[in-house]
This record gives sequence, C-alpha cells and structure tokens, in this order.
Amino acid sequence: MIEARELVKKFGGTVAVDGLSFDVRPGVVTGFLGPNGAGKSTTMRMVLGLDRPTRGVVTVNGKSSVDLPAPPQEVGAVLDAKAVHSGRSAHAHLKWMAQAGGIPVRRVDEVLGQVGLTSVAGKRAGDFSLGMSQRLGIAGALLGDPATLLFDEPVNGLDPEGIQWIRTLMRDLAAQGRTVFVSSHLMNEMEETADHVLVIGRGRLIADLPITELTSRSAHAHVRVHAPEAARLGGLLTEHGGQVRREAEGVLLVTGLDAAWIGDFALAQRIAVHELTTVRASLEAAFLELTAGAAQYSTQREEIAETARALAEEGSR
Ligand SMILES: Nc1ncnc2c1ncn2[C@@H]1O[C@H](COP(=O)(O)OP(=O)(O)OP(=O)(O)O)[C@@H](O)[C@H]1O
Repeated sequence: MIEARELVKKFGGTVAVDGLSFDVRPGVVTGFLGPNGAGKSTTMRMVLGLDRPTRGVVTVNGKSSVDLPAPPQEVGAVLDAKAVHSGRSAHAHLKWMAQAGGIPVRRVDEVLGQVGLTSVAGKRAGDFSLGMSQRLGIAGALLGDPATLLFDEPVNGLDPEGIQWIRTLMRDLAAQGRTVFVSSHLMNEMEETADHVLVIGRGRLIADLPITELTSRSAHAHVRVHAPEAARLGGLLTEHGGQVRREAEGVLLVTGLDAAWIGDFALAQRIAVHELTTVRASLEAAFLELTAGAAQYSTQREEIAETARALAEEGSR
C-alpha cells in the first residue's frame, strides 16, 4: 500500500509535483498516467525515498521513506532499464545487488528464472538488448521479494512479445496480493494493463478511478444488437429510453440501456436476437469525454484539457 498526502516537489522555480494525494492499493495493477513532464517519475522517486518532498508525506506500508530509502525487501523498482548496464554479467550484477541489500544470494537464480534470463546469466549485462535489460531490471526489483513494486514506463521501446510478457508479469504480481504501480504516458497501454488508474497533469491529480468506470460509464459505451427485426426492436428500444443508431442492415448500436435489459426485453417481445455485445469505450475516448463534461473539476479545467490532448496525441503516434 502506498499513501501520498499533499505531496509537493519543487526544483528551483519548477513545480514538478503540486499537492498530490492518492492511495495505491495491493492486489491490483494501478496505472499512473500523464503526459511527459507531468511529474510521474518525480512522484515515484519520492515514493522510493530517492527524492525528498518539498512538502507532504508519502508512506509505503505505513512507513515513511523520506529519511531512509525503502529497502529492497519492502519495495522493488525499475526506474530506468538502461541504468542496469554494466561490465558485470547479469548473475554477478544481481549477486552484487543481493549482497548490498542483505538478500540471500540463492534468490539470484530464482529471479533469473522468473524473468527468463537463466540461459544468458553469464553474459555481460552491458551487451543486453533493451528487452533483456528490462528483464534484468525487473529481476533486480523482485530480488528482495517485496510486497510493493514500481515500474516507470516499463514497456518503452519493447517489442510486442516483451510488452505482453511485462503485462502478464504485472498482473501475476498483483494477483499474488502485491501493490503494483506502473507509470505510462500512453492511454492505450494502461487500458490493457491496469485495473485502476491515477491520471496527473502538471503535477496535479486529475482522475483516480477504476478503468472500467472510466470506460463503461462513458456515453461512448454501447450495446451492439444484431436482430433480423432490427427496425421493430429499434423502435421499441427508443420508446423505452434507448438511443438507437443503425450500424448496418439488421445491426443496431444502442446506448442508455444495458445488454441484459435489452436481451430480456427482446425475449419478452418475442423478437429474435442473434448478437448482443457490450462495446466499451476506449480509455482515450472516455477520458476525453470526462474532460469535456468535467464541471466537478472546474478549477482544473485547463490542466484536464491539456492532459487529455497530450495523452490523445501520444496515443495516436
Ligand atoms: N532533477 C530535476 N531538476 C530539475 N527539474 C526536474 C528534475 N526532475 C524533474 N524535473 C522537472 O519536473 C517536471 C516533472 O518531471 P518528471 O520527470 O517527474 O515527469 P514525468 O511525468 O515522469 O515525465 P517523463 O515521462 O517525461 O519522465 C518536468 O518539468 C521536469 O523537467
């Protein structure tokens, strides 16, 4: 569990983090989303005790890491995969980390196996590809078997197989009951990975909610209904409060009524339905919509709009 309260970090005149309060809970993957420069890395460094907050507090499992960086048995982190580069072999690098952290050296072989690097354990870490370096960084984070794990932009520059591997690993770690906090500047990436998302812009919290809430509550979420008698069903659904669009011959897109209700209703009316699919909004669409109607966030309207624009632009690249 990570708890941040009114965290502020200034670098000279730059306010990198501006009053952030949030909880990151165990058992789920929490995404930390914001455009480049929003303050994600700085926040993660404060969680780890590598940067001292200008104001505010942050604790990991109830302990403050302000004066003493969190030990590897409590928190593991991959901040920069390339930082691992060294003339040492992967095995020697991890052994050195284990000895420095007071971790039994037998853990080295265990984590090398866990990240799939056993066969290259004797190779120089400096010669590793980005994907292998990323795995080695993760092995280092897992070494102390910590309950809390932080990943800063873990999929940057990885191939699809590497991305899939990291996603599965993060989900597995969360399923084991660990706290998994992962940053990204890509909306779509978070949609595939996170259960819960914190969105920041210019160092301030913009949204803190389950991903499903963001997507399924969006007006873009709809139910796709394939029915031979689409015209008759569409008319009846409209009468019952649905907004109905015709997508193709026999296919309706319905908002405002959920799939279960439509199915029951069609049955009661003795109208055959061949397909009934809930189509969730993309995270990006839902977030842009949240932005557009964000009356409750009126003081932050500018940050929200800017963040949504930046995230949408990054996502479409
Ligand atoms: N050590 C530092 N000295 C001065 N300014 C800094 C320092 N670290 C971060 N900043 C500034 O703080 C702001 C937030 O940066 P941060 O790296 O935390 O953002 P980010 O969301 O992680 O973005 P990115 O994905 O680009 O790393 C930026 O304006 C950055 O230039």
